[in-house]
Amino acid sequence: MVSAFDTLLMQKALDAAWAYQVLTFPNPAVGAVVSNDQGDILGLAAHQKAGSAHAEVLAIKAAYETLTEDRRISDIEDASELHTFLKKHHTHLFHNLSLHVTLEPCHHFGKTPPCSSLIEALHFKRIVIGSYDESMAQGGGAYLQSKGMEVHFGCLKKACDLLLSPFTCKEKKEPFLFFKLALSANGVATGGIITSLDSRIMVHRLRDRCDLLVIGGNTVRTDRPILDARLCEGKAPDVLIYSHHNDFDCTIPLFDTPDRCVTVASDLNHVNDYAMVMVEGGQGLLDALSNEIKWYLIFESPHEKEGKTIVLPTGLQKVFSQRVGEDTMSWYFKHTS
Ligand SMILES: NC(=O)C1=CN([C@@H]2O[C@H](COP(=O)(O)OP(=O)(O)OC[C@H]3O[C@@H](n4cnc5c(N)ncnc54)[C@H](OP(=O)(O)O)[C@@H]3O)[C@@H](O)[C@H]2O)C=CC1
Ligand SMILES: Nc1c(N[C@@H]2O[C@H](COP(=O)(O)O)[C@@H](O)[C@H]2O)[nH]c(=O)[nH]c1=O
Repeated sequence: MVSAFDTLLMQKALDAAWAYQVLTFPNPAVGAVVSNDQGDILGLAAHQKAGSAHAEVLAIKAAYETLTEDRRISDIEDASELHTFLKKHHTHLFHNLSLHVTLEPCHHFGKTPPCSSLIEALHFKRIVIGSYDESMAQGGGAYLQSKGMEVHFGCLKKACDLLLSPFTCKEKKEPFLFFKLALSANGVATGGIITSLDSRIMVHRLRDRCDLLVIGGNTVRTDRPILDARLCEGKAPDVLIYSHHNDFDCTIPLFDTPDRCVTVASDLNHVNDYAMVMVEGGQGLLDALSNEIKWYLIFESPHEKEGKTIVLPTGLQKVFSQRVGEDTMSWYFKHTS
């Protein structure tokens, strides 16, 4: 049985994971919570970057720090070392605890060891899972059940499946497209810098994880952008300029960025050659692509600006919001009837 309290804990795991949406790509964004029977949260964490420790391992690490005075674990970041340390030093601390995780624990050796094997060794009392893993790492839930552990699937499944969308697209070999928009407090998207440096660093971290950036022709002519990830010293994505024209001024900085391919096209076919695609544009691009794009990431400044108020697509449902410096960053999903 999944209780109301399980959904509350799963929501905490979801919120932790959303903060790293896209940043974990090509891995999924995942969140996890370790709690006791009294409902105290002992560890809460999210997967942060492909190749680094999974959410379960970080939540277990945090719980170990809460429950013991052993600080040797605090300096360990490497996933394999964390698995080894916890398997050796858990001293049955986790037998009466629950683990809530938005995605079924992995059951294979990838860049890190299988979470299923760590969870089995620690022998949690209950494991509550949101989404099934349908990738090559699947099977962790069934494996833990086969070892006699209490496992529940499908807690807040719809919300966990939405969180998993980029990964699901990757598994289906479809691109994940999202429209990023920076807005002033009164909804203006034009006229130079709108959001804070913190937000722009976040946008650059996202660009670093994207392999393609789509930009409208008018923005290229107006802004003469670079569209790289210099604020986080990341890699610049390839660029698709969506335009009716093919006569762009080649001195515009985006053409001069090393290791990047720039394409100009009046259709989006090129997008299908990529996995993670961010679209940056103003009202024209928003309107032109509103039938193609389901995901919107909006950075909103607390300051007003002069200009025309943007008209957003209809049917946007906010799924997550957090502060980034003085701004608010929100993910929206567009429901189609
Ligand atoms: N706040 C933010 O996050 C952002 C703000 N901006 C701002 O937005 C403003 C520009 O917005 P906007 O005028 O909407 O321009 P955009 O470049 O964002 O989008 C419109 C352009 O897209 C191209 N386009 C639209 N429909 C089609 C189609 N069916 N086929 C091919 N190409 C198409 C056209 O390019 P063409 O004319 O070349 O044919 C058109 O000019 C600028 O001030 C810029 O600074 C831009 C990006 C992000
Ligand atoms: N002004 C604005 C954004 N604008 C976007 O950034 C582009 C410029 O990128 P670059 O040339 O690399 O600095 C610009 O053309 C538009 O797509 N983005 C934001 O997060 N916040 C902002 O305030």
